[in-house]
Amino acid sequence: MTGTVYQKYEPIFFQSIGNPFIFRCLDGVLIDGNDKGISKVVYRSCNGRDRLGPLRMSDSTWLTSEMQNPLAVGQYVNNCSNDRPANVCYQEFDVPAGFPVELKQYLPNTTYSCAQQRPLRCVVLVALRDVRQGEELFSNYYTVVS
Ligand SMILES: C[S@@+](CC[C@H](N)C(=O)[O-])C[C@H]1O[C@@H](n2cnc3c(N)ncnc32)[C@H](O)[C@@H]1O
Repeated sequence: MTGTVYQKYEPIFFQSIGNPFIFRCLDGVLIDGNDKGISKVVYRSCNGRDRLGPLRMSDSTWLTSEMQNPLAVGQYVNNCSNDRPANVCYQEFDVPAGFPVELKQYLPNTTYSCAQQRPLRCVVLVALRDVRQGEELFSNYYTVVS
């Protein structure tokens, strides 16, 4: 999932109103992948905040209408049904400390707060079968992990 990463205690109330793009991780971390409205403003702000010299620490091209970043497709995944079974599932992933800094500009996630240094939470899509070009992506929105 693309978007702004919120710790459990960080304020997301206004961003969450009528927002179907919020992904909840197992530990309660929330990722807001909405590319419109206040969610977009917050993401852009965090994306502009975090830099190392000329390098940005996250990608913001997914907020535009042109798809440029193949790592930013999670927000397009629809919910599966009996007729249209899941062809992808989610895997939560914390970006390791040694991740190359020059590659961070391609990660479509940013942290809401920069006060605490935590690994950046990402959620990657894992194909459950071969997925052809142009095929619609489906996951199970209501996966219960026990
Ligand atoms: C995370 S978005 C998925 C991407 C969305 N379809 C889009 O084009 O931006 C979630 C929203 O997509 C729609 N959606 C998801 N699964 C769907 C399905 N199986 N059939 C119809 N609409 C669906 C619902 O409106 C839902 O609130």
